[in-house]
Amino acid sequence: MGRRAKNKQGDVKPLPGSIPDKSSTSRRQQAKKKKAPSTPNDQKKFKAQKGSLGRKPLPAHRRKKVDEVDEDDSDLDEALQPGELSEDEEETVKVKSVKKGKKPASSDEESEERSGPVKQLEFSDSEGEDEDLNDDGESLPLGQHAFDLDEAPSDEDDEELGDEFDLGSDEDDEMLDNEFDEDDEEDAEVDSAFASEDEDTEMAPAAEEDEDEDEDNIQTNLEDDLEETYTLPAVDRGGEEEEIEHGTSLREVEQRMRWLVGVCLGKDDKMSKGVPGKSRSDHLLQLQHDIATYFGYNTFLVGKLMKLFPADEALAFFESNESPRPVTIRANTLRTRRRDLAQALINRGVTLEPIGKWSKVGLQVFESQVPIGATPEYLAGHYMLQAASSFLPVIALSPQPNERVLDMASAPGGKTTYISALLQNTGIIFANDSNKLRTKSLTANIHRMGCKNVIVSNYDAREFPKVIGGFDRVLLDAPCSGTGVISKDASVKVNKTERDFQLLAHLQKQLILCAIDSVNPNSATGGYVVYSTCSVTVDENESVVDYALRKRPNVKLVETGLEFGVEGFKSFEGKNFNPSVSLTRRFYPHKHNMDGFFVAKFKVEKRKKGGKAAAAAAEEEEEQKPTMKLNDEGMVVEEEVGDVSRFEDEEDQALIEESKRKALKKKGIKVSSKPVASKVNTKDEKDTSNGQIKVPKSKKMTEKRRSKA
Ligand SMILES: C[S@@+](CC[C@H](N)C(=O)[O-])C[C@H]1O[C@@H](n2cnc3c(N)ncnc32)[C@H](O)[C@@H]1O
Repeated sequence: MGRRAKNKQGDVKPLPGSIPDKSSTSRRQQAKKKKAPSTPNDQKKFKAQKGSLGRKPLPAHRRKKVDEVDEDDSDLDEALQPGELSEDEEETVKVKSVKKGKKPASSDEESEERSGPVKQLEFSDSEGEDEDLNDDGESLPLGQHAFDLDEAPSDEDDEELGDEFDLGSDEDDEMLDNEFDEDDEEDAEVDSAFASEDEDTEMAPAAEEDEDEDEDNIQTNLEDDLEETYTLPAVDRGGEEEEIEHGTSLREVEQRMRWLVGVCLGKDDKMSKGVPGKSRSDHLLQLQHDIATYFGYNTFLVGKLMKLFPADEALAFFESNESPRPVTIRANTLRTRRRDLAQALINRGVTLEPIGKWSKVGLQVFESQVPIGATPEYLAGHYMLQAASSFLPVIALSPQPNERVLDMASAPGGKTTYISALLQNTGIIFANDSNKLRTKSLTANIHRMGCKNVIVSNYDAREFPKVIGGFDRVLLDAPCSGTGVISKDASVKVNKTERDFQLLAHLQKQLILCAIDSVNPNSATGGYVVYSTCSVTVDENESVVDYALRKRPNVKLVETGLEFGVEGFKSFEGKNFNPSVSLTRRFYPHKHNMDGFFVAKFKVEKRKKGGKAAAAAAEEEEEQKPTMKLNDEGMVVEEEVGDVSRFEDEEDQALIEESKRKALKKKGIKVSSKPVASKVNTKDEKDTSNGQIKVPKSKKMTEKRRSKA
């Protein structure tokens, strides 16, 4: 039953465009009723949830620390999820509210009114287990269930499944009876929720963005802190990093952080002007340090991300990274219809509803009494566990039946299998990934989902179109820093340096040119490239797109067809991009309740004569920069300047020797001579399960490019 253990979801807000209809609300209410706490432990958790008073939770990594200060470090605190407060914290909040003259919450109803409905999901009984991955190969945050089984279930899994789906026991029969009694009612609900299923278009009208609402959601607590007097210790230290100033509690850092947001915005006359004699940039520097301290980032990354937003929105972005995004699945139209899938899962005790008008195949899972990654429907390939944001590049790509499509970096296949479904198993997809290990889960997913039009390959995508070209459409879902998915992989908070961003951007620029060159500009139906990342940095997005436009005069940006998301930056830090970059789309966790994502769509036209000179000039600048690649083991390898398409026999030989030596050592055979290459692969050098690249600070190596063989 281990798979059920972590089935817990924090922030279950609706996704953009989802219109809560009566039926879905009633399903959620039913689920809530069903989940009334029964065991003492459940009751404790339930109480903790109800105690959430709308105050922002401590970041996950800090909660324990503060609990220590609060003395009572109980089991309950360990069980807390983002958004919950421990009983101690609950008490503290109440006391503080009274002190500030606010009316304390006198009943559960009042608490709920202030915090919004409690939508915390508890998927079942707990047990520790290894890190889990979803269908995107992304690691799920601690405490969140791994729904995905990339590979066929092991014997152990079978046993587990046997347990879970053994309907022979009285208890199970009773449960089934109850559920089937409700079938008619649920059918009616499904019918209404899925009424629009048979519409022709993939995209329904735009998901409406309520900007005002977004602004309301940004909590700053500014007025509360007007009278407080603050100092700017980071400025006094000359901007040098320090864990946390001596004698300062995390609560104080939090309060100052919110006060600084007000000072930095400087919109409101009533707002404090800040510390006398200190500039706005001093206050921004302190804010950067406080955000880093409070949420556990390195200050470099906070500084980089802060530049994307006004201060209040920046804080909302960092806060949103502390809770998981909604669990979503994609119905596989090669095997089923969404309404049939929904009905089947509802019958198993899953609470779900359509993801939003913008997708006809997505379902948001609110609660489940069975492990979503191991239902018979899952194993039969009726759905993919897939983040909502991961639908977007495929919707933008909009592949048409019978086309030839290249998915350049495709493992573990969330997008490939979606493309295959949109092609209705016609045409052909070349699903490539440079990481051999990851192509295994890609292949497993392709088989599970019944995709018969896919060929898997294992090249460095920079070798396209030499490997094969002439595609109608190309998807480049590029390897990236993962700054959009920090809620899934918190290691990004501390393991990225400026150098990593430079190397990644360079790799992305190389890849995007290969993507463009792999397209057939004469394609009768297509001629498109979609570029996407799960990163929010401009270096990896608009800069890459702008470079491609400069480098390939035969391409232009076109509408993505995604009617929500915010426009890409037309300029950033004094650098102006091609104005058409506004056609690209950005997605943010705090705005869209999705992973941070970027999508751009290009139309590739025939090359004009004379275009080559401009292209060469733009390329020259880029070619002088060092490059990186991932080797077969997912290890980041920095290449030397000018070394991209050259290899030297002598050095290559040394590397071959080195690898032979390692292989012998693994077998326990002693090897005496020193390795030529300076590094061996270690755990933290592997790329993360979601394809983001971890570049360990001190462990980068320079290695000459290996033989293609
Ligand atoms: C964001 S993930 C792709 C996720 C995938 N598109 C999906 O939807 O399941 C990026 C992928 O790029 C791969 N990759 C990294 N460098 C590459 C390269 N030079 N050529 C091809 N693939 C590469 C990684 O192995 C990783 O699987």
